[in-house]
Amino acid sequence: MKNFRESILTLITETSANLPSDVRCAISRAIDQEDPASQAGLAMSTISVNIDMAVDNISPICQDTGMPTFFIHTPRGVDQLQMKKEIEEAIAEASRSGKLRPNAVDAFTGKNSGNNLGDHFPVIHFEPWEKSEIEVKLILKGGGCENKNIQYSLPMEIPGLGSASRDLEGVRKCLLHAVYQAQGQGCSPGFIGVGIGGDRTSGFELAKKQLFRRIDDHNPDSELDLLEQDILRKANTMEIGPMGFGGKTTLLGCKIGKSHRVPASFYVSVAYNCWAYRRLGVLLDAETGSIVHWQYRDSDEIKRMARGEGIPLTGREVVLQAPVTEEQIRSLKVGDMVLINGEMHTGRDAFHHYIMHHDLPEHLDTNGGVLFHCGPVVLKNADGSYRVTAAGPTTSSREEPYQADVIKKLGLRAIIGKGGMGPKTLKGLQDHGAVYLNAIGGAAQYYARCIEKVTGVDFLEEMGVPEAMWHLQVNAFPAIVTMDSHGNSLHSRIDEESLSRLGKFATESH
Ligand SMILES: O=C(O)C[C@H](O)C(=O)O
Ligand code: SF4
Repeated sequence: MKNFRESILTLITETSANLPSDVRCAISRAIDQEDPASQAGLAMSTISVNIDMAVDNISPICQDTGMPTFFIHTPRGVDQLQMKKEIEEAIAEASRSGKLRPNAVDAFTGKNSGNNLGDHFPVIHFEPWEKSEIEVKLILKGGGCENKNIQYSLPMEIPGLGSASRDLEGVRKCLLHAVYQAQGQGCSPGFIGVGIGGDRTSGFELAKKQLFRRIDDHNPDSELDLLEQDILRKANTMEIGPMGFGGKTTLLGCKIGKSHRVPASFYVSVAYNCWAYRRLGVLLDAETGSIVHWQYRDSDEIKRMARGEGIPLTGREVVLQAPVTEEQIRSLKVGDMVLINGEMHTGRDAFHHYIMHHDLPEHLDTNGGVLFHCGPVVLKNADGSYRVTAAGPTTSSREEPYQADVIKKLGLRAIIGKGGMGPKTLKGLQDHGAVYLNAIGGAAQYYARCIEKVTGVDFLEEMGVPEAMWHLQVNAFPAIVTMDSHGNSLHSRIDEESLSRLGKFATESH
């Protein structure tokens, strides 16, 4: 199979950079549903521009290219060991060329292997079949939405919905709660794959496999088909909206499978996927390894997603020049849109953990600074300098235990992330005069374009590319104030409102 490795590299590149036809269709409907002048509309237009940019740049739609997971069907007689080896080579090559972010880190030390290879990384499932071609399906599902996966064990009490029994109503409650608990943190509008039954492991596997169904298909089981449609309709009445900003579209697809279970267990397993729903498949000639057919790619697909040029600015945006003054920060309110110029620093999980116990390197001054929760894709230029090729925000809530202290210690004035933070950070913003700014999750191409220059990097060796502290010079980097220095948080408001809407389904039979 002389072309197998090359075909896999093409599949990886295409999956990372070019969303499937059915996903494009679903997102397109969501764009049309939101008021372009609202925050939800702004999120959707940023998403649409980003999707087009990723295709044009042949670069990752989102900087988090996830844990590459392959499902492969092979005819009799193919050499699976050789296939595995060549898949690993293709993965390493895609990591070198920036189609994948180096994402494999040691479970304990966090040491990045640098090439997306590691213990059980990537995930490859082989299964035999009777057909003569090889089928390779790939999903690149990022960590933020993976963290929003959830498993219920019935019977149980579900927050906001009361008791859920081992029946259809109980399952319905689990699924509505699963969407509610993700809020905007898994980069809504999202999709859910659901596994009913099985055991804890096979339930999640079944859920993830549902994500390989086309969004526009119909479940052959009529009861499950009705349930899928009902969840989709009800979830969208919760008004969590794109990125959790409030709005009409929260969920774009719900696919449910069921397995037999043992009498003692009744699991409902939910795999949440962000809007950056990157999964594709190919059929390969088993002799040559060449691609003979693309799956999830329709000839009449929507090629361009953006409705206009760039994202619509109103002229009312507040320009923040870093370092920022406390006075300017205190004047900002939830809902304001800002454009940031000057220097910002990236910092995420490893950085927050480190800085709680250590000081910054002496050459750095972060007073009045902007910290971006981001693990970018970065490539090295021939002259030794770096360029950022994908850089969207990461889920901020993981830094909740540290953020208020880090703001104080480093003299920060603005945190950029996504999904919002909790009460401790909100108080920290009040006490120290800082704001939380929400960027649009997954819009990695869009934000990379705002980065004019990488001015330096710290902790690269120890923490690896995504976790290092990158120093960036940015121009007109847009973000929305969602937590201000006066105790207001859009996130807690949307959470409360959506919880009360969720509660309406507590007693209602469908
Ligand atoms: O790791 C990342 O870059 C982001 C992650 O997928 C997230 O959603 O938080
Ligand atoms: S940042 Fe958002 S869009 Fe990207 S992988 Fe994470 S959840 Fe998905």
